[in-house]
Amino acid sequence: MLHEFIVRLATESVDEAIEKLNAFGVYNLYYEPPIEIYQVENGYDYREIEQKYAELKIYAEEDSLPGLPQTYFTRIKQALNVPKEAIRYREVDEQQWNTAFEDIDLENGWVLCYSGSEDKYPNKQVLKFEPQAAFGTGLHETTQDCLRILLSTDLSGQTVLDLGTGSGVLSIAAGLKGAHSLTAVDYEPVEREIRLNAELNNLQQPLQVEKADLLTGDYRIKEHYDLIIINIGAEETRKILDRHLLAEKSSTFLISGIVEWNVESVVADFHEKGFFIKEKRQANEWVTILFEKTA
Ligand SMILES: C[S@@+](CC[C@H](N)C(=O)[O-])C[C@H]1O[C@@H](n2cnc3c(N)ncnc32)[C@H](O)[C@@H]1O
Repeated sequence: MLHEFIVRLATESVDEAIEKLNAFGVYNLYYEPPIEIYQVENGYDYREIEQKYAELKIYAEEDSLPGLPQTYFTRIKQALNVPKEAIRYREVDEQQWNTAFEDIDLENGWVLCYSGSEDKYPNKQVLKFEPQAAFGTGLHETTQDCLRILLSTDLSGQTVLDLGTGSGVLSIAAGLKGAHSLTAVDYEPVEREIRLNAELNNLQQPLQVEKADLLTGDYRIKEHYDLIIINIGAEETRKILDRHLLAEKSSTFLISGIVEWNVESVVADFHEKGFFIKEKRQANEWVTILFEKTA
């Protein structure tokens, strides 16, 4: 059984609310902005629907804390400074809730396992994962195709930079493939989620999580990495590459979040910078490409 709390907030205050709740020891947070699909020239794209209010969902497992649900009521009230009436509460059947996430066989010898039942896969390797609030639960095509490529690549001893890390699932995959160190960057407050899943997978290598906007402000990527991952989108990728002079900072890029009608321009950009396509995957309209620098 799970305890579910729902708080209605002004949409622009969701990020701040997540940070405050984390500071009060309230973690399992879910916020899914509604999206609308719209037609573009050669297919479909999507955008978040602008809404004044958002519903932030918070879950606590039975027996995870003494005194539930009252303990969480108090923490949520204090963290967000809202009256008790602003918090909706109900008990949820864990089995039913879990069915939103079914384990995914990535068909490369790896399973993305939400169920905690890795014993079901004696002949596979398992990336254990507890979805939280950040993008990167594993349900999106781009995450899955990045995982297919990463988990089929030996990254022993490599330094990996994961831009737009979200849940950190790609960094964790890189860690499981032997990366020497991991740096994960996002402008959302994702560190706690990433560390939770890194621990679940018993990752031992250094993992640095940085909260920064890659497109505005003073943050700059200075070091060189063996592999840079960007799953954000075509336009953002181009801007991030230029702003941080990334083509000089790695000879391998895993790029995703590219819708098929933008692929040509992204590939042209990488060609111009001296990269060729090592591997390309597509799921629905989403394209994922591994680029390597020409020798
Ligand atoms: C499509 S999700 C990818 C998440 C995860 N890497 C995966 O592959 O599933 C893109 C992520 O990039 C982050 N992001 C988007 N624009 C950003 C920016 N300008 N600076 C930092 N992070 C950004 C978002 O918060 C989101 O977590």
